[in-house]
Amino acid sequence: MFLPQLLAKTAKGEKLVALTCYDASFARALARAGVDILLVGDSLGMTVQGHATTLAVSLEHMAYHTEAVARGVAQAGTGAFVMADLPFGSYQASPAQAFEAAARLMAAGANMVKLEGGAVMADTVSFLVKRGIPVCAHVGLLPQSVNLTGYRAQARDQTAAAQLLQDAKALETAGAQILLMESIPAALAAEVTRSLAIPTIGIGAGGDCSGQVLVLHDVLGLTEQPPRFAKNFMPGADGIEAGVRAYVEAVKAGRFPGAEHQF
Ligand SMILES: Nc1nc(=O)c2c([nH]1)NC[C@@H]1CN(c3ccc(C(=O)N[C@@H](CCC(=O)O)C(=O)O)cc3)CN21
Ligand SMILES: CC(C)C(=O)C(=O)O
Ligand SMILES: [Mg+2]
Repeated sequence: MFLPQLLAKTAKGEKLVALTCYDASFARALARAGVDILLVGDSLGMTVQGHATTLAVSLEHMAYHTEAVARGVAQAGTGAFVMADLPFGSYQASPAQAFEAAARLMAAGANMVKLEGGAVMADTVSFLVKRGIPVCAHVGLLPQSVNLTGYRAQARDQTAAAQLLQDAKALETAGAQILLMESIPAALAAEVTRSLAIPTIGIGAGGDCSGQVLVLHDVLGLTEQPPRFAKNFMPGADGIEAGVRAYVEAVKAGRFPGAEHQF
């Protein structure tokens, strides 16, 4: 699916549902369950590779999983949007470095790339978008900066909240077509969503974003110590596709996230 089709859904007021996905079999199941965006997340470093962080994931790893997911989506025949994370070290050095890495993921079958960072990444976002690559910018908790911040909720004081709002506006101005916000107060995510024209996708950012994303393994109940904002949708579901469909329906109906999943 191309970006205009995806944006048409949110323009109609429909909540966007995203879920991470790392292989062809799950891509088929998720596409059939009605997930709008399959995120080939660098969280695969944790969920698939078993690392404690996402930092060791390489561009070649990301390309390999993106190719598999793109094949699965094609097999499903239902049309889903494939977003792929630019991994740590593949884009921060310069816009030119980011373009080379992003082009590799687009050739692998991604429809959009995602990168972590605020206003500091605005020049890179603009460089990519002007050259034909849609960009989702990721703010708030940045897992690739875990050595600086730990896995803690972000923007919890007024100064940091004002900075995040400025970052969001700078990224939109630079041409980012989607903003992803991770682990920030729900009220701040709501304010950012109201302040931007582009859709927002939240994880641990409350229910007033334009859409939601979770990590597949958390939804399937496979994570030993899942983040507080995650939810296992398998209890009561008759199999994996049904569990994923329960997540899709809960987001579309505004039933997920609940108060217990936000800051
Ligand atoms: N399975 C999984 N789920 C995720 O949501 C996820 C990943 N992996 N890997 C990439 C990033 C890393 N993320 C994380 C990882 C851990 C916490 C976590 O343990 N949070 C604690 C609070 C920690 C603290 O405040 O010190 C929590 O209880 O939510 C949060 C987000 C989100 N992403
Ligand atoms: C947690 C989500 C947003 C992500 O970036 C990933 O799965 O890598
Ligand atoms: Mg990621």
